[in-house]
Amino acid sequence: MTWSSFQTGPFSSSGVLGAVVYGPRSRNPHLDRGFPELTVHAVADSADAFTEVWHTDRPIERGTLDGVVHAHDGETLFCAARIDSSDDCAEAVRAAYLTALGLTRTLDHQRIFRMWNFVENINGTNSEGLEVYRDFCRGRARAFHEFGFTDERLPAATGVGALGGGIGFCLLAGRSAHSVTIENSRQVPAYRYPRRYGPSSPSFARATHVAAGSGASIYVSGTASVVGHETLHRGQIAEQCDETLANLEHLLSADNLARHGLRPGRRLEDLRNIKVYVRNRQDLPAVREICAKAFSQAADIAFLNVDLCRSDLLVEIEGIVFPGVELPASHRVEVDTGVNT
Ligand SMILES: C=C(O[C@@H]1C=C(C(=O)O)C=C[C@H]1O)C(=O)O
Repeated sequence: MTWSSFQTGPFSSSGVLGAVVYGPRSRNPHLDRGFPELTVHAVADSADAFTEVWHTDRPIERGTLDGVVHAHDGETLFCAARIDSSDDCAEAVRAAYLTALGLTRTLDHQRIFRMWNFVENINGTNSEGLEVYRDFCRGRARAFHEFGFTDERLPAATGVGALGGGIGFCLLAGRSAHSVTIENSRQVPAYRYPRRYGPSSPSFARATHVAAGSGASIYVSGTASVVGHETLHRGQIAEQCDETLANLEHLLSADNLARHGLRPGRRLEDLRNIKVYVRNRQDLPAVREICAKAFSQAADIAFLNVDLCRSDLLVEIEGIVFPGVELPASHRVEVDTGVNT
């Protein structure tokens, strides 16, 4: 079983499958502390830095291939890579993704269920005048396509800005655990966004449901104020927060999960290890207040002031439902193995 925690101070390296440091500068991925570590330039001030640590209770094997650091425990694989800043990133993204995808095959952990991408200058333009995020999407889509991924197999993901350091990305993949990709019936699947959002649609699912022991984890992608495929509430932070929460609530609802043969429904209060990405620093207090009301007090919530994949998006939220989150009696429906037989 794999789980994560947010750490703001030193932590033991024992049982660590991988770590992502949200720090004041970026660093090439490395194994210096005995586990794969990706350092993303995501905070301006080192006082705001934190690390998301992925833990396992099983023995771990670690390595590096072409700059991609990795570790697996025979059940879950963590990989991380960084691409240097450049005017045109599509080809470098394609190549780095192909290396990482190749590793999932070589190491026989091919069920990629979660990815994170941190893109410097995400709303800037490349040498052809194409937005950097759209250029990134082009390279990523090519890699998935060349690797034979169908849209329905795409992982849950986050694609947000970074303050520097090119593009950092990491993934989690399972060896044998049953996983199901989840879409949100309030939203058009991102891989079917119309062409006006870029030459290649973003390659991700809204969430993935991964069987784990006697329960299941739900990995929820970065979610924003997008309904259908349109951004709603331009320039209005409170409204974008509320729409984002409505999207998350619906994604996890019994009704939406049942469309994928999954049960029971979950609630916002079940989300843990929440990350909230906020474009404008001055919006942070309002967003913090809304999130404190919406989520459980038992959830760690990290706030990052970074740009987002569309210049009209002001806020984006992701989280994880881990197995064993205590559900109220009305939601406790038998044991949910996540396997829909
Ligand atoms: C917010 C959206 O997309 C963002 C971009 C993603 C990506 O490109 O991997 C994944 C989720 C979000 O971080 C959206 O399209 O609704």
